[in-house]
Amino acid sequence: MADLKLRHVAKSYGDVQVLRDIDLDITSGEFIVFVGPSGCGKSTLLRMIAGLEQISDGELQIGGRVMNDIPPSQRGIAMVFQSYALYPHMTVRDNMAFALKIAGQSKEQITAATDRAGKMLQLTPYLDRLPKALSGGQRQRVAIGRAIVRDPQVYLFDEPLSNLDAALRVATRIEIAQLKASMPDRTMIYVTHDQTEAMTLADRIVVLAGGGIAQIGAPLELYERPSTEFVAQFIGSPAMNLLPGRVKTVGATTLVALDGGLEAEVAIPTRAGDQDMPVNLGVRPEDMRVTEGTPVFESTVDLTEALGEVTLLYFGTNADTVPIIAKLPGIHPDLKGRRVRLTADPHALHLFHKGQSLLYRDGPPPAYQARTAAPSGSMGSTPTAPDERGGDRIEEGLIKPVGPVR
Ligand SMILES: Nc1ncnc2c1ncn2[C@@H]1O[C@H](COP(=O)(O)OP(=O)(O)OP(=O)(O)O)[C@@H](O)[C@H]1O
Repeated sequence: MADLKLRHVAKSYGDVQVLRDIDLDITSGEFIVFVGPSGCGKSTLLRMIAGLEQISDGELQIGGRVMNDIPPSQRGIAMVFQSYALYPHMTVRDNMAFALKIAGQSKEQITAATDRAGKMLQLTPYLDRLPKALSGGQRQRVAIGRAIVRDPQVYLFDEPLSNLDAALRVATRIEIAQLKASMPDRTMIYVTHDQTEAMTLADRIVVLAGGGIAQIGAPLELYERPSTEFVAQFIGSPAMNLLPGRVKTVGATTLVALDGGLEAEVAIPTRAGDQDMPVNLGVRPEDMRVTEGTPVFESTVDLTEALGEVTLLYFGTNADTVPIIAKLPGIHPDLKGRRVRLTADPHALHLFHKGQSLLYRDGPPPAYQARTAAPSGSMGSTPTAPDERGGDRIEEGLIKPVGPVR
């Protein structure tokens, strides 16, 4: 079994606390991705799981066994680093075989294991080559092969693709996904800065920030139901726009009076006590569309960026505040300098207690479900499904921050 439990895990370097109170349950066979801003402790957490860093406080269990003081070699894990760290004077096969030789395995066992790994990673034609005669992507595959030959229960990846160019990154990412599919009972934990890797590889993403876990969830759950403004702006690119305003009308849907005079109808229920509450309306650039009707945002386009399939429109680039960005399908260079009116489906809008947390009320289902169920522009029926994961965050009748990002 390769399930992991982290209980109140903390890490300090001297007086500096890098991670605190990390509680995390990882099920056997899960693909977990750690993301978060630079320096938030992603690699440190991974290295503590690997046994390369001492755990300052709390407990780590792997397969039901406390691992805090167990050396890395006895944890049933293998780690793949950003730098492939291959031995330059050894062939691909010898690089992969090295740990098995040290472990005293027989020649037959080693040949079988390296043949198998070579086949899984399409390295068979290169087994007798030296690393210098391989591409970056092939070298990283050898590094992964070195992990595979040991047949660990848990694979740890620390930004394995960040040294590769864009095309190789995509190809190797797909190989890692296929590798995982071929080993459904093996657990993988993966650190990355790359949103696409996180969104496509993960069963669940763990967002780390400020020394703790900001949110854990399936990729689309984080995208559709971020629990704080931080997560809302961290997941998704370009980041979610936040438009300040106040709750104007409460009810099954909420009317928000935005600063500057516009209004937005949001498919999130509010109660009498929420009246006049300061809020931020969250709207993703890709959810905005040009309208002739009532806009939630209206301004002059400062800049356009045509990316081929989409055009990014920038507003307020000269202001002190963060620019507002809209992402429209197609090519629209003609919009530069024009005043445009933008709206968004009420089900696609997010509402945050100003500063931090999402206003969930009676636990609307993920917005993507509501959006696919409701015709565009229609408010549909008010969703009432219970929120399984964030249930403890729902405060009946009150708009309450869920607390600071831990
Ligand atoms: N050996 C060390 N001594 C002191 N501080 C350290 C040590 N190793 C890491 N840190 C600090 O711990 C914090 C977390 O580092 P870590 O490398 O885990 O972050 P990260 O999220 O992986 O960052 P990045 O995304 O930039 O790789 C950083 O502030 C770093 O400076």
